[in-house]
Amino acid sequence: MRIDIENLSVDIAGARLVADATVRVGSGQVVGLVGPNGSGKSTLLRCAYRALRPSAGAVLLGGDDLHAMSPREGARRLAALPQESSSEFDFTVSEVVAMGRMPHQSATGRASDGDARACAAALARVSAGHLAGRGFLTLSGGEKQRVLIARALAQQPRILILDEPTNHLDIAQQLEVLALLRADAETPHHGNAATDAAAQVAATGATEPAAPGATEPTAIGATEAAAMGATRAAATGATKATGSRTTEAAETAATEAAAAGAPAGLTVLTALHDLNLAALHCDLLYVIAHGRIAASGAPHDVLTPELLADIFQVRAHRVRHPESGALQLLFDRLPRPPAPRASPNAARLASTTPTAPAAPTH
Ligand SMILES: Nc1ncnc2c1ncn2[C@@H]1O[C@H](COP(=O)(O)OP(=O)(O)OP(=O)(O)O)[C@@H](O)[C@H]1O
Repeated sequence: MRIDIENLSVDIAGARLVADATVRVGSGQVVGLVGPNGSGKSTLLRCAYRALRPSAGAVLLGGDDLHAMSPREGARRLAALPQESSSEFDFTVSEVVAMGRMPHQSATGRASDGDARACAAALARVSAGHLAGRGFLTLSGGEKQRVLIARALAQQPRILILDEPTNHLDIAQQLEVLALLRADAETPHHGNAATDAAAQVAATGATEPAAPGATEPTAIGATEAAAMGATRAAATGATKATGSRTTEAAETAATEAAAAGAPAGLTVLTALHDLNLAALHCDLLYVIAHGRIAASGAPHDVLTPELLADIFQVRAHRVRHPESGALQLLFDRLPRPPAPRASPNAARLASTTPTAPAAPTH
């Protein structure tokens, strides 16, 4: 199922944090959102998983407006891993992962054997099965992150949005998690019994109250959206250029699979700080700077030395991985431009400007 973020703007406290951003992710694509600190990645993603209502624009899941559909319906299609999780409750790991099944359960919230199997499988996929009985609060940062990824996987979403999924993970775990997302994107979705049963459950609309301000109700029993959809998608995966640096060369295998009638896999939109991981694992990248999409396209086309100097203020060298040939980047600090020299007038003024009297010393 594709997700289209169309002309999205976010205004908070009189400041425009995201401006007219369009991000399109085709079914079964892995798309990265990259940008400097404070550029608007999390704000954009929070709108995409319904933690924040945009000031303008729309988020479409399979063509349907996320912010117009019931929270339960949205939660069946899309799951999210926020950057900061509010799941700091004193639950066991099993209970945290089981929260991911809530959108598929009846109003009584009774877990089925299928739910238990989905949770166990999700924990196993992030190598965290041994943590099942542990208290969530006793885990290390990396262990918590893996458990929260397991919770998102247990939801068996069609679309997964992740805000810095590699936070706290060591390099091996980072590679594991991104490979896992890639594998799910390439695995056709066929639904399952739990999904089909859940689709029969009447939408009870059990939501959390919206926080004052911009926050909307998200999913059932958790502040982050949990999601699932039951329909197969066959989408175009089209991604439009947004500037001179952009390309449409990355109309990917998902497009061909869709055209061939094959059901697409998981659709992934993820913020990533590590540009090498982004280059290795993403079909497409969107670059955001000052709340605006500055470039988009295939990693090789987007991650140019010029863009990296302009947007990230680093000097980048592009090299090839000696075995795989994949694009990798080596970085140096870009020398800061010299501070502007004070004019002679300013110096003269400074020398004649009376200074404050010195504080008395005792
Ligand atoms: N609720 C808010 N009120 C005021 N300013 C906000 C709010 N939320 C975010 N901002 C500001 O909006 C800008 C974008 O924040 P955002 O968290 O989206 O950036 P980011 O690209 O995810 O950054 P990072 O890479 O550091 O996580 C920042 O300057 C941030 O301080």
